[in-house]
Amino acid sequence: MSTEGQVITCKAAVAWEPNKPLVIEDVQVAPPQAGEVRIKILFTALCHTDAYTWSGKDPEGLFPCILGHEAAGIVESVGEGVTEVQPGDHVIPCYQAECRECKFCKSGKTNLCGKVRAATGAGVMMNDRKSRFSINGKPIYHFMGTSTFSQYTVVHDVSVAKIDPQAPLDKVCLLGCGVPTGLGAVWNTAKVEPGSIVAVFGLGTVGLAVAEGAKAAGASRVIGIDIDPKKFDRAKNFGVTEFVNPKDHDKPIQQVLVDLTDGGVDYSFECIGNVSVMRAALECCHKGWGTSVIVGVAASGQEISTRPFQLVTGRVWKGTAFGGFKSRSQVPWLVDKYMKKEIKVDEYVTHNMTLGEINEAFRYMHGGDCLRCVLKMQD
Ligand SMILES: NC(=O)C1=CN([C@@H]2O[C@H](COP(=O)(O)OP(=O)(O)OC[C@H]3O[C@@H](n4cnc5c(N)ncnc54)[C@H](O)[C@@H]3O)[C@@H](O)[C@H]2O)C=CC1
Ligand SMILES: N[C@@H](CCC(=O)N[C@@H](CSC=O)C(=O)NCC(=O)O)C(=O)O
Ligand SMILES: [Zn+2]
Ligand SMILES: [Zn+2]
Repeated sequence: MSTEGQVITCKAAVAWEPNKPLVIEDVQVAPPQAGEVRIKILFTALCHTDAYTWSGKDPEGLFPCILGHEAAGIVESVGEGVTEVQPGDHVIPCYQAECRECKFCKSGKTNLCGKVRAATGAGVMMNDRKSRFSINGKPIYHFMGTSTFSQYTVVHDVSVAKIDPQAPLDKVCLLGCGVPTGLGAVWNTAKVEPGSIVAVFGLGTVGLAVAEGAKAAGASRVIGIDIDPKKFDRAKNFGVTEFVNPKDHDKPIQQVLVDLTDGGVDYSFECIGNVSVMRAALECCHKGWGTSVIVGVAASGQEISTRPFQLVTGRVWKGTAFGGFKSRSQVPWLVDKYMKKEIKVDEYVTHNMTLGEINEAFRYMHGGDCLRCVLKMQD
């Protein structure tokens, strides 16, 4: 029976308040309006950014909300004027939109899109500035324009990438955030050249994807830095060639790296979200040309600092969102690369659970063994 045009009641994990356990609720999901797409979510992974907003440290965090932004599913119905996807298409929701019309999209200089960002930051849809989610009439906020911890979600059409229907959705859901972010930080933001020396701070999913991207770009050394020594064995399979644990050294970690690399690394990547480490990542770069890319998300109120002399003497400080990838255009390309075995995805999935187990899944995520935990969303 078609559900097109009807309110769908389904299960979703609702964050009622910061830091309180998510509650599986029956949620009403309104039909998509003009320019919107309703998606049946089949698989979603958890990302540290979900935990960050849930913690209450995100200045844009709104409650109650439905978190989740790394997922894959099938289009259930589309609103008026939607032409690029139709019911039955396999898709990945994209928290970073791509409208191809705004000044950001047309600049050729960034993957950030301005079309729906104000609405997604306010937890609503652009059309009427309202939520499509409610519980017995009480609105529940959207999150990052995706809200994938729900069996059905509504997104803007500029936030949907149509992908190869043969691709396994329980794996390619990861291409909605962490893996592209690391790969793209190397390929698009830093543009690492063959022979470069690369330092990766933090060997979680994002840091390992940086290592994978650096290896593919022909880096001669990929130095992994993590305070958890258990991370190194696994990291070797992703391209890390050397491991440094800051806890093993009395000197500041930037000095350790400068000494190890005849003056500093060519490129460094901060994949943790710690502002002290961001400083170290900049300061371990080589004088004259070293570039450091901030990938980690730091909490509200945190600020970065360094001596301006670090920049005067030629180091460059950059940041990246979704690895600089243009979402609707390039997520399908990443899926194709995965299908051709040119990039890893399966290797990042360490846990598989169900929507009902989501609180436990977050506990695993915070444990040292977990890279990505994928939730099966439908019964
Ligand atoms: N800019 C963007 O578009 C995106 C940013 N992110 C952010 O990237 C960051 C990393 O994400 P994941 O890899 O999933 O996280 P994760 O928590 O799995 O990995 C972080 C790693 O850093 C290590 N670590 C913690 N403190 C450290 C320290 N002081 N020195 C060295 N290592 C330390 C941990 O042991 C862990 O291995 C998060 O802040 C996340 O929110 C995630 C996706 C997209
Ligand atoms: N609301 C947060 C923003 C956190 C942030 O920087 N998000 C990243 C994606 S992190 C994915 O896991 C991003 O792409 N930012 C660009 C954007 O337009 O949001 C805060 O204010 O800290
Ligand atoms: Zn994420
Ligand atoms: Zn745009």
